[in-house]
Amino acid sequence: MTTLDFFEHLNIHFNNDLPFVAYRKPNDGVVKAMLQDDAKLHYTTNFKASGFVFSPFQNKNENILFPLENCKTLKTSFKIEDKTITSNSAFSVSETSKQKHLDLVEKAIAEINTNTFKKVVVSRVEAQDFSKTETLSLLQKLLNTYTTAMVYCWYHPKVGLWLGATPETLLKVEGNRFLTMSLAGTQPYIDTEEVIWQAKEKEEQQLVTNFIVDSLQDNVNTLNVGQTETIKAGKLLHLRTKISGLLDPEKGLVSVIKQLHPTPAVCGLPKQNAQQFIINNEGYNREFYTGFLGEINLKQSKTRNTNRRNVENNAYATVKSVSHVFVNLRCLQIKDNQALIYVGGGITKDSIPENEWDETVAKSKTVKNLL
Ligand SMILES: C=C(O[C@@H]1C=C(C(=O)O)C=C[C@H]1O)C(=O)O
Repeated sequence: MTTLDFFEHLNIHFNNDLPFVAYRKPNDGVVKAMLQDDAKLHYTTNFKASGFVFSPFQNKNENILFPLENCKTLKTSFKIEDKTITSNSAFSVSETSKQKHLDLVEKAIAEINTNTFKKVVVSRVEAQDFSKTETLSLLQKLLNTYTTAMVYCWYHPKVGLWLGATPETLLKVEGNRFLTMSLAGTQPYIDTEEVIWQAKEKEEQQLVTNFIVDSLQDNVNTLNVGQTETIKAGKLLHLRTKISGLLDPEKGLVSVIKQLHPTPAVCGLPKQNAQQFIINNEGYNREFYTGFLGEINLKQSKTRNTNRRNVENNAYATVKSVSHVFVNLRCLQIKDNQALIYVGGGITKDSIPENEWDETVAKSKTVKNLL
């Protein structure tokens, strides 16, 4: 299907007020869409169905599913047109929202000093005028700009309209193999990825790695921890460690997702205390920000030998079940003619409130630059 036809179909579906998701996975040339044929709300609790899941930060049982069997699927190879980020103007930030965030960070540090938790991720939401009619054009801008991210636009008339370009995989599963990552620590990208990380960022990211290893150890068959590396996400750099291994087929996808989500990359450590602090103090509902989204249990067939004459080998074609879910970051919600932009950062005992504010400002530019 041509890209023009793809967006034409999407536009008609959107104008008919029906649920859909359009997305491109990191470094993929193909944009896909699932168009649900009616406005019903489907959920999954056991993650056994095939489709696209969209889950909130809280409320573990409200995982919205676009079931594959109720969807028309579309695909197009997307040609990137213009990768330059057009940084439009200096953004005005309200002094009150800055003070509110500084206070929140101070409070989080005070709580860390009483040992309620070691790390907490605090966030805020910023609003900017935005017309819903610009949605698909914003999706195209995100696709053009963030080729290494999971870029998506998700809509359900009963739930809302969200877009984003997230750098963070929560869990990828192919057959029995899984991959997850510890992603934390942030600094601006200024022409080079060869940077020095401070102890605060290293420690903050190590906490995430340790949490992932501890929570998966008894739930998977093998576990490998990769090297920690610097990765670029838009105009930001993060520390990332890949963690991979083999799932326990008895336990499957659901137990691993339940163990991981929400990781200390977006919530804190220990999880319950940090989550309670967030709910009591952030002063707004995160909804799907820092939740997760992506394909679950899609069938992928792979032939070992693509040589057509080798009929015998082709008999060994295998069908694998593939899932890839991402943490919902660098995202926005479109509601009442406004874009609500969600941003946060990890707080530890060594955090400096002013720097934490700057970090959220830098993160907000990922989507704000395109509005
Ligand atoms: C919470 C966000 O990002 C997370 C927090 C990070 C940090 O604290 O350094 C880095 C990457 C993400 O895991 C966000 O982008 O809103």
